[in-house]
Amino acid sequence: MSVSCVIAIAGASGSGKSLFTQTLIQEALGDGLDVRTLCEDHYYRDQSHLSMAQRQQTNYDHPQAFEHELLEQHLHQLKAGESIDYPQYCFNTHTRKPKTHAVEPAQIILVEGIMLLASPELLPLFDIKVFMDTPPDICLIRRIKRDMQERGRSLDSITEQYEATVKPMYHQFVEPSRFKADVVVTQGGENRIALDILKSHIQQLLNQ
Ligand SMILES: Nc1ncnc2c1ncn2[C@@H]1O[C@H](COP(=O)(O)OP(=O)(O)O)[C@@H](O)[C@H]1O
Ligand SMILES: Nc1ccn([C@@H]2O[C@H](COP(=O)(O)O)[C@@H](O)[C@H]2O)c(=O)n1
Repeated sequence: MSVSCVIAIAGASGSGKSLFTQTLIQEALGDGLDVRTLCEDHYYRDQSHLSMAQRQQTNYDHPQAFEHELLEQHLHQLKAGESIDYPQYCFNTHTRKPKTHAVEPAQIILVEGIMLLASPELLPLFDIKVFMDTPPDICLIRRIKRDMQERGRSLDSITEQYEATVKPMYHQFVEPSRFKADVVVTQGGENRIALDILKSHIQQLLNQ
């Protein structure tokens, strides 16, 4: 099956991209649609050649931290009806895992990530561009909880990284990219009206 619709869900770390994407997937699957998801995080460049101290000093909030050329190639492949070898990333070690996952083409591909709309080479590949507009203090609170529970981080390391890179890069790259979006979603991952508007537009694109 060839892809008919590629949707980008962008926004700050902790803005609710993953929750919004998961909700959209569940509802699209419930409607009988064929959906796959890609996470930009899995395209972080491998850091296995660096020491752990160097990995911890890396700026992960700059577009160059991602192998966007591989994501671009994968989106072209999926659009052409070819399957891809989807990389897998480990936040605890800051490295790519040795194994990839096969991802088959589908009617709908949802891609979520912080820099998707800040990367001009990716923009033409998206049929719908969404930006999650969540206040920075809420994003930070969510990130602290998630990074301590799921990404093996200490409170000190989270706050240091936030001051050093996450906050300045958000203002330099992420926040200005909201103006590239077709749809700006406030109130986070559970915005019912935004979900319904997107589902309706996806149906229109698939029926064209
Ligand atoms: N509307 C919400 N209300 C409460 N918690 C939320 C909401 N949206 C997301 N979260 C939680 O905040 C954390 C970060 O959300 P997530 O969707 O992973 O953000 P992102 O993918 O943008 O980094 C997760 O633990 C998630 O469950
Ligand atoms: N090794 C890494 C790689 C990335 N990060 C942080 O992840 C954030 C993006 O992921 P979200 O799921 O939160 O959107 C980004 O802000 C990076 O700072 C990291 O801490 N370590």
